[in-house]
Amino acid sequence: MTPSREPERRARDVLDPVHFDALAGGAGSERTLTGNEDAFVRRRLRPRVLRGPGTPDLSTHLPGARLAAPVVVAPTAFHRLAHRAGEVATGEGVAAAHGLLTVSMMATTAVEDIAETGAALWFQLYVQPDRAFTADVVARAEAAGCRAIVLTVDSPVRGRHVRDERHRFTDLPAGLVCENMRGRDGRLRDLVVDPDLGWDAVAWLRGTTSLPVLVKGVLHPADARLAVEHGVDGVVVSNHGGRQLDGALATLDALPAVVDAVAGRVPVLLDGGVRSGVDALVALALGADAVMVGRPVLWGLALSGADGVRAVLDDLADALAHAMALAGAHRPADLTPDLVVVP
Ligand SMILES: Cc1cc2nc3c(=O)[nH]c(=O)nc-3n(C[C@H](O)[C@H](O)[C@H](O)COP(=O)(O)O)c2cc1C
Ligand SMILES: O=C(O)C(=O)c1ccccc1
Repeated sequence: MTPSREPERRARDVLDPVHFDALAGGAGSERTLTGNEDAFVRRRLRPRVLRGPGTPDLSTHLPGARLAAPVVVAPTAFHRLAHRAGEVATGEGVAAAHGLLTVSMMATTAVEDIAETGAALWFQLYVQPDRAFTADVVARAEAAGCRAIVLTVDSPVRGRHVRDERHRFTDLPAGLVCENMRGRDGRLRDLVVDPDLGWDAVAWLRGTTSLPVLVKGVLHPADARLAVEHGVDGVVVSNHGGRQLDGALATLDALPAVVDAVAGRVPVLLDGGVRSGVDALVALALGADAVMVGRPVLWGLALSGADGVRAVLDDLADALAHAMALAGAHRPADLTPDLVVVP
């Protein structure tokens, strides 16, 4: 049983092959990319029975957001490579699903224009060596109504995306730019991934904004502990969808130790390889408070724009509720690690 490759295959049929690979690909041998999905496939459920009446209630509280289901759209760059309407269509789909969209700093649409869709938003940030510019970007996100900053911490250098190297894909097509990289002067900045970044960047960010701050890209429990000690409001267990350190362990395999280290002090989210309601259930049972989904949303966007995004999110929430009912769980809190086994 492998996850359905159908949405990805259909997206491949409609997208320019170079752009498809820019979205689908991972770093190096792509063993971490595939490993994320494989980790879910290895798990089996041990459901409870005769747990009484009641349809599942999936409502979940996260920093700045009350959600009907514990599913968040992960920050992904370049939505206009997937669909001409780009992040505006994504926002419309997320709004229709009453979901939560994490806007990428490398979005091909300005955060202000995405906010117009009415979708609940978080904003993903790469702290730049130019701290004044970084503070301006954060202020823009805050003014646009974003409810939290998601600080990506797994990218001291860029991952080596082999498919992009093969295609010599280095620049966005003419007409597409990263609109959130404009400074006050209107000039576009190049992204700098900063190998000098340390935990003081979290303290700096907390001094710059009153918004909640989550760190995204934690795999080691010692880093999870440090994150909580530095006052973050949430931790996202992520290996960047296998696009940074090739060979990094699957996020699902990293999750339990991080959950132990955080010990309930802040919410823990997980992304990477979540493709079904059952996958979401497994992550919640192993201690995640919510999951993030990246590529499936891009495939929905590529195939049907806003309607496709809405369908991906609605189907995932419905499938999670259905799987919970079959497993004898009424609320996410009923999902405990004993429900999951590796046979
Ligand atoms: C095309 C693409 C672009 C991405 N861009 C970003 C980004 O700008 N910032 C970031 O923090 N993560 C980025 N990510 C990583 C995602 O946030 C997320 O960690 C990953 O996609 C989750 O795995 P999944 O695609 O298997 O669901 C990107 C991922 C993809 C596939
Ligand atoms: O491709 C990515 O995963 C990503 O995070 C990114 C980083 C810089 C520019 C574009 C995308």
